[in-house]
Amino acid sequence: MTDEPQIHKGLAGVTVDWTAISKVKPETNSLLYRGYPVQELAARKSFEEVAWLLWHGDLPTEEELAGLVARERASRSLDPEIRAVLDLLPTTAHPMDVVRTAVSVMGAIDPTTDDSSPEANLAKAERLWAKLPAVVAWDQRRRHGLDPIEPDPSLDYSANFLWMTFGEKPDPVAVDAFRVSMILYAEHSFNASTFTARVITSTLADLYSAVTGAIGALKGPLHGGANEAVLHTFDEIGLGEGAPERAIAWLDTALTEKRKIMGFGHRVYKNGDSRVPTMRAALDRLAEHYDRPDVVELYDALEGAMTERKRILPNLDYPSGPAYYLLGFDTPTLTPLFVASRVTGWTAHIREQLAANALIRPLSAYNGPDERHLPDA
Ligand SMILES: CC(=O)SCCNC(=O)CCNC(=O)[C@H](O)C(C)(C)COP(=O)(O)OP(=O)(O)OC[C@H]1O[C@@H](n2cnc3c(N)ncnc32)[C@H](O)[C@@H]1OP(=O)(O)O
Ligand SMILES: O=C([O-])CC(=O)C(=O)O
Repeated sequence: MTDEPQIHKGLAGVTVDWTAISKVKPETNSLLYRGYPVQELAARKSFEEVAWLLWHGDLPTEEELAGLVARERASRSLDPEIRAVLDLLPTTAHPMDVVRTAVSVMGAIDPTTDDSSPEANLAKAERLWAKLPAVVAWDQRRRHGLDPIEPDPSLDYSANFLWMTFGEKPDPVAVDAFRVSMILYAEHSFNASTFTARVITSTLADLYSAVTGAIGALKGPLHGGANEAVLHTFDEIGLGEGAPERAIAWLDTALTEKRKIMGFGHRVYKNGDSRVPTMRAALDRLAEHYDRPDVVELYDALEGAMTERKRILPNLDYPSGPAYYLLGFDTPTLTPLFVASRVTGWTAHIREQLAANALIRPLSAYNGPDERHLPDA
């Protein structure tokens, strides 16, 4: 008699390792980055300060922040090699494939790629974080037949991201909502993409390989791809007059067809995602600013019906999707925006994994055919 192995499908409920980077607390619907509630950071800190916090464990001093900001502003432009490779990609390529390719190219051209010392990896993390906005912004522009826009060193990370995408002086309400979204998306313990990055790192592969893999994991609609999918839902329902009624009818059909409703549900939070109220408030500010009450009406109708029918609550992708839509991003750009933020958390985890590494290699239980043999030749 053999012992029946215990299977943990999807690793649900399994604690894999320690982390000091963030704590997800489903019991109180809260989330701490290095001990700080994410809502406090979103209310009072820049994304630059939060990036430093995630990498270093503490908020930067004025001098440290000035150094980071100067390095970020100096590294923003697209390298010619990346530009040349991206020029080869069709404009029909999904932006997540474009961003994944760009990171891969960055790894291929960096002479320090295989230097995984803490200092080299920190420098790579900073550079990747500084360079991704130009890739994401330009990819949206090139899909509309527009030229890239040079970064503006007088603007902070968030304002410059909007500037490089839209080529207009960014509006403070838009910049602030974008900053909030970047902070909320930055880190979330052992989610699928971060875990992917840690698995790759655990083999002692380089940081770019780990981030490239993480981007692949984030693309799926059960993870980061859900913010794009929320906009597809909004498109199917149709914004404008009568949207709330259409949303309820749409949901009933979708549930009858056993479809997953994107932007709802979470592996860890079962009573609501800690980040949703903060992002929802940012969405409200945008809807008011752009005079688009219809967006919030559809949002509320679908959320209300989903809660009533299934008791399944929204996750961060639900408010961030329509917020990005109101900011002017086109739908396929939404998950790359998540990449631009989460690269901070991923790279913090890569450095943490390396500091106390163990190869990640779980066991499997075999349920294939019994041992058998090739017929005699
Ligand atoms: C930033 C982020 O990455 S947050 C996650 C973004 N992803 C999404 O929004 C995709 C939609 N949501 C989902 O698919 C899921 O809720 C997940 C993948 C996020 C979490 O899944 P799990 O923890 O594995 O829960 P699981 O899929 O087992 O769901 C439990 C039950 O709730 C149902 N359920 C969960 N989420 C949803 C949903 N969004 N729509 C419809 N039903 C759902 C499941 O069908 C399942 O029902 P059953 O027990 O009758 O089979
Ligand atoms: O934690 C998760 O499983 C998914 C998530 O919310 C995130 O990565 O932000």
